Amino acid sequence: MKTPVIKADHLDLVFETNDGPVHALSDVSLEVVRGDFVSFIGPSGCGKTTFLRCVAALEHPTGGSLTVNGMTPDNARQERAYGYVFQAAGLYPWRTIAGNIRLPLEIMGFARAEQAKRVEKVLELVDLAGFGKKYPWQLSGGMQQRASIARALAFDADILLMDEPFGALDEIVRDHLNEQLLELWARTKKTCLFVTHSIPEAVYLSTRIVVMSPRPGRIADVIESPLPKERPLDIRDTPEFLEVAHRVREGLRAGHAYEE
Ligand SMILES: Nc1ncnc2c1ncn2[C@@H]1O[C@H](COP(=O)(O)OP(=O)(O)OP(=O)(O)O)[C@@H](O)[C@H]1O
Repeated sequence: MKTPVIKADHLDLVFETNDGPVHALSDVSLEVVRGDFVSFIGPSGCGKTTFLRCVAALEHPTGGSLTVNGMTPDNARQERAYGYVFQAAGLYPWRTIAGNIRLPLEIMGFARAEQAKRVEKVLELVDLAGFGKKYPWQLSGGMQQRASIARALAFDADILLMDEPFGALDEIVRDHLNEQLLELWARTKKTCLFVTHSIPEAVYLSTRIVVMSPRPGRIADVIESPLPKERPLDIRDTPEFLEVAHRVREGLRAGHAYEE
């Protein structure tokens, strides 16, 4: 039995707002083991981002317990357990791509030579070797998002938290990045937590899919993917793939019915 990298036990999070309490997470229990690729899918407001932010110690649960690498999220954050990729690439326009990737390494006090080595390595990992000297505006949206993944990989954290990283990109680019992300995941063996609104994206990428539903934000279903690790894009036309997609859709529908 593998020890969990992330263990949420009856997690609750209530935001106190001017309009009253918002139950962003309710009774969320989940274990993620090393090397898992877990997607979180569900309608707006079901707590996907909030869960990721709890793992990253950017929010603090109001009930239940959460450990990351066996530690409190705050301690895991200090130990740099994770890299975080946001929906917008969030690159500084006045810094080159290499400069952007280097920034967290500078802040962490890595030696100059080590910074350069790591920047080169992660640029290669995301297929952007040779683009380090470019500025963000010289790259396409998809390339910028890859640069932002490279930045999250630069300090070699075991866990990659990704909050709808490809949500703003068109479908063709997204397909391509999905393929590349799977390759990257297979090569680096990171544990990935990935938020998406897209059923095909969740099914294509994941070893496990967590279907969530809102008000209060909770887990409606957890689906173990029966798909093989090797996944060419046309796997999306196979009966196995469509069956998983169907179950995700059912989970989403059940969550909505609960609301009424
Ligand atoms: N800082 C905050 N203060 C008050 N309410 C918040 C805060 N952050 C999130 N919420 C509320 O908590 C609930 C869950 O939000 P969250 O952003 O986690 O949902 P989500 O599933 O990621 O949604 P989306 O798909 O739109 O990104 C929502 O009702 C949201 O309005």
